Amino acid sequence: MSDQPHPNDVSQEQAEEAVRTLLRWAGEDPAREGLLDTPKRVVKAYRDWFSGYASDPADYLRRTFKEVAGYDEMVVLRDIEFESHCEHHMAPIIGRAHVGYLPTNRVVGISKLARVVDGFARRFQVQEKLTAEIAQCIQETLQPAGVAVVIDASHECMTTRGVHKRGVSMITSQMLGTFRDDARTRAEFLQFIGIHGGSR
Ligand SMILES: Nc1nc2c(ncn2[C@@H]2O[C@H](COP(=O)(O)OP(=O)(O)OP(=O)(O)O)[C@@H](O)[C@H]2O)c(=O)[nH]1
Ligand SMILES: [Zn+2]
Repeated sequence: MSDQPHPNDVSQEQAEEAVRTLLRWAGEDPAREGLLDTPKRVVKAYRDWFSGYASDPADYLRRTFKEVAGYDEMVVLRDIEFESHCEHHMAPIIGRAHVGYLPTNRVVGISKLARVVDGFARRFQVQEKLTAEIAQCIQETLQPAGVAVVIDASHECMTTRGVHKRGVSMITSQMLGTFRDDARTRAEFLQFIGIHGGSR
């Protein structure tokens, strides 16, 4: 499933020094007054953006509710906004995830699905891997009849640099179980999230 976080033996001071090195490389003087606190701020920001390595997203799904007797239809959480970073350029990936699952006898608190998205998004990612990791985590932990994940995101590595194409978004999907095997279930999910026949 997810990559195991690599043991972190880098100190705060070493991380700040790396930022000073980049500032020098860019032609700046890290001792300039306006930049004095920048390494500390950058490391703090990175702690936030890459906080996913400190969590196992499966843990968010351990608390489930059985008191939903009679409910055996699809649950969909759509438009879960997230921020991630691409592992090629460390540039932001900004987008929305849509997550659906077909509970068997247990449901999970809906905020936990959004926490799973963030747990994987706050790592260095490629969108295909992010999509698959979210789906597999839910499938393995909750063992529902199926899971569907669609992600619609824009990659700043291709909007603010490189090929410079603004307005382009990338759509990926991972369908497991009934969502993969049954076209009607998949179509219902896509209709719920507003993707049907190509228009939103
Ligand atoms: N499939 C996929 N590609 C991605 C993702 N994020 C970034 N990329 C692409 O990864 C590729 C890396 O290509 P390289 O040629 O090694 O890097 P580069 O020279 O910076 O490429 P350009 O972005 O074209 O300037 C680029 O085509 C990016 O658009 C992602 O989530 N999924
Ligand atoms: Zn990139």
